[in-house]
Amino acid sequence: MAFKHENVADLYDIGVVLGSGHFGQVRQVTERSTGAQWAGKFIKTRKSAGSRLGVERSAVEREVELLQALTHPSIMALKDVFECRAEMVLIVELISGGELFDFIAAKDNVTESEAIAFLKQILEGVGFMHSKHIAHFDLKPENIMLSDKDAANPTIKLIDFGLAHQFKQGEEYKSMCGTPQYIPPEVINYSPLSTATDMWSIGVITYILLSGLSPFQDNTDEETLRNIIAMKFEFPEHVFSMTSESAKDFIKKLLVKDPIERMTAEECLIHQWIKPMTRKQMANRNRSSINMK
Ligand SMILES: Nc1cc2c(nn1)-c1ccccc1CC2
Repeated sequence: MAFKHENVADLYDIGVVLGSGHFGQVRQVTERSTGAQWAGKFIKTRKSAGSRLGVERSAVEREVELLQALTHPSIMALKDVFECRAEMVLIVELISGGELFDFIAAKDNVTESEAIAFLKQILEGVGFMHSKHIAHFDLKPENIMLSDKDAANPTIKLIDFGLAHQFKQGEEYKSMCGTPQYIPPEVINYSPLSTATDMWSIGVITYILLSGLSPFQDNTDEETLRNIIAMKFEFPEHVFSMTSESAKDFIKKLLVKDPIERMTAEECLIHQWIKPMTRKQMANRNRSSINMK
């Protein structure tokens, strides 16, 4: 997609701020010609290579290139891209339900069936991304948004592909980016990364969804990283006593040190905790529980 050099304010009315991050701001925008509502991600690019402010232009180009390759209901859609002096604007689909992070915070934690409904969508989006050899590399509740938090079954959208990477055949890729409490041991050890890196993050996200606690987080980033390397996590009774064994089994099969041993997104979608039970299985399960009474 070519970066248009028109002034985005000539084509869109710029509205309220929806979110902000290291890159700049995201604002609600209205397309003048159609009245359609979008979100505009206003990114300040670096004036000079050495400057600490702003984002590398190449990083924005990579995010645009990857978003263009990813058309999926669980991934934020890209519509248009503008560039004007030291600012780039990504016009993306409007996601107004806020972050999954805030949704969990507001409810302390969610029920297993709510968590499964969210995770199925996340896993379908991540599975699609991984099928194109693209890893997100910054999966965390802040980068998972809800399209409409008041909907009965909120739709999730994966956002912020600023750290994402598309693997070439047989390529080795290393990076020290990410957010401490969600990164796997291989990132800390500076070992080659893969799509399995995202699966560890999904294990951490699942743990947080079900408990409101973060499995490895400690008082400082150093201690958090030490806990990850030591694989030091448990399921405290006072929070996990009501959590099903299959939910804990799901998490344990993702928080695995060796990336190759970790479940893939496809394997997660058929794991007993996530896989929808057939009506017959449900009937059998209900029958057996009635017989037990
Ligand atoms: N890093 C971020 C952060 C955000 C967004 N994108 N990238 C976003 C995208 C569409 C609608 C609303 C937002 C706000 C948060």
